[in-house]
Amino acid sequence: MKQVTLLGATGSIGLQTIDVIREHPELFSLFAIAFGKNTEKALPIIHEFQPKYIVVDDESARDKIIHHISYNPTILVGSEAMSDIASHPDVDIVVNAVLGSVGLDATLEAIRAKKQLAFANKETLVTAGHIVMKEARQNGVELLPVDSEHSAIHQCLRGGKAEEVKRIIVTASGGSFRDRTRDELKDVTVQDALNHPNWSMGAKITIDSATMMNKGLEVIEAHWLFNIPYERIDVVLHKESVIHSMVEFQDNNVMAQLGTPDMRVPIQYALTYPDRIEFPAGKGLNLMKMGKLHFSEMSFERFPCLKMAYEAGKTGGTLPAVLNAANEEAVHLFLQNRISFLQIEEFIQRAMDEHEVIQKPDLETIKEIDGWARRQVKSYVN
Ligand SMILES: NC(=O)C1=CN([C@@H]2O[C@H](COP(=O)(O)OP(=O)(O)OC[C@H]3O[C@@H](n4cnc5c(N)ncnc54)[C@H](OP(=O)(O)O)[C@@H]3O)[C@@H](O)[C@H]2O)C=CC1
Ligand SMILES: CC(=O)[C@@H](O)[C@H](O)COP(=O)(O)O
Ligand SMILES: [Mn+2]
Repeated sequence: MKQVTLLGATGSIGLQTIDVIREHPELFSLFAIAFGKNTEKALPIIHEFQPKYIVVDDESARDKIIHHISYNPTILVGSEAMSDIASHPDVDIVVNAVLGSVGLDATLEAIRAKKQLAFANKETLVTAGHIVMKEARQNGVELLPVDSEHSAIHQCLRGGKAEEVKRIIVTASGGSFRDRTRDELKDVTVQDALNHPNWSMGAKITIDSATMMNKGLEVIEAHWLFNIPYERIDVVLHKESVIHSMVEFQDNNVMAQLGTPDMRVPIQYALTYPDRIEFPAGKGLNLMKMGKLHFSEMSFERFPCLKMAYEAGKTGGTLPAVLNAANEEAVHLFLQNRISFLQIEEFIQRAMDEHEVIQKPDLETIKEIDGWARRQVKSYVN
C-alpha cells in the first residue's frame, strides 16, 4: 500500500487524484492533504479518507474545519507545513497539484526526501527549473509529469534515448478564443474566457489556455523535464486535444500519445509508473466517432504570450520567474474583473521589459524577483 500526500487536494487536479485513489483502495492510502481555503470541498475528502495530516493556508480555514472532524488528525497551517507533509518519512508518493509558484518549496522538499513525485505544478518549474532539476538529479528523483502533454511526451520517450530525439511537438487546443481574431478579443468577458472547448480545469489554467500562456509555460516545463533545447520544441494547433503531444526522432519516426481529454489518465500513470493498470471509471478513445483530427500552424502574432514564454525560456535566469509571477498576478486581476483580457499580455510584457535579468539566480533571488514582478503588475492597475 502506497501512502500519498496530496498538495492542492481541493482543486481540479486534486479532486481527480482523489477519484484515482478511490478507484484503487488496495494500492493507495491518503496520508496527508494540503489545500488553501476551500473547506467545503475539503471536508468530504477528510471524512472519507481520514488523512493523518491536514495542512491549510491560514487560521480561518483551520477554524472552519476543526469542529466538523470526528477523529484526531494533526492540523497544520502554512507553507512550511506543506513542505513537512511532502517530505514526511511515512510518505511514498507526493502529488503536487497546488496552483502557482507557492508550490516551489514543497517540490524541493519532496525531492530532497527522495519521494516519488507526481507533478502538476508547472509554475514551479517555470520559476526555478534550474534549481529543481539540479536537486532532482542530485537526489536521483524523476519528476513524473501529470500535465497531459508532458505525460504524453514521457510515454513517447519510454525506451528511447534523449540524443535520438529530433524535436518535441506540443499540441495546443487554442483555448476558448481559438476561432476569434485579436480584434475580437477586446471586450471578451471572464465567463467567455472560462469556457474551454475540451477540458474542465481550474480557473487560472483555463485563462492561461485562452491567452496561450499555458502552452508557453508548458514549453518551458518540457525544456526542463526532458532536457531539450527550446529550438527543438515546437507547438502545433490541434483543436480536438486527442493527440496530447508527439516526439519526432532522428530517423523521422514520430511517436504520438492519444487519449480522451481526461486528466485522471495521466494522474494514474504518474501514480502507478512504471506499471499500467486498469482505470474502470474512465472511457476509452473512439476514433471512429471523432472522424477527423485537425492541425494548423501556431502564430506568435495571434498569441504573443507564447512568444514571450519562448523569449523568457531562451533568455533564462530570472526572466521566466518574472513571466510566471506577472502572469499569475495579471490572470488574478482579470478573474476579479479589474483588467481586460488583453491587458494580461500587456502587463506581462511590461514587467519583462522593466526587469534586468540576473543569470543563475539562487532560490532567495528567485523569490525576491517573483515578489517584485507581482508588485509591478499590481502597480499598473492603479
Ligand atoms: N486542471 C487541470 O486539468 C490541469 C492543471 N495543471 C496544473 O495543475 C496545477 C493545479 O491546477 P488546478 O487543479 O487547475 O488548480 P485549482 O485552482 O483548481 O486548484 C488549486 C489548488 O491549490 C490550492 N492552493 C492554492 N494556493 C494555495 C496555498 N497558498 N496553499 C495551499 N494550497 C493552495 C487550492 O486550494 P483552495 O482552492 O482550497 O484555496 C487548490 O486545492 C496548476 O499548476 C496547473 O497549471 C496541469 C494540467 C492540467
Ligand atoms: C489538461 C492539460 O494538460 C491542460 O494543460 C490542457 O492541455 C490545456 O489545453 P490547451 O492549453 O492546449 O488549451
Ligand atoms: Mn497541459
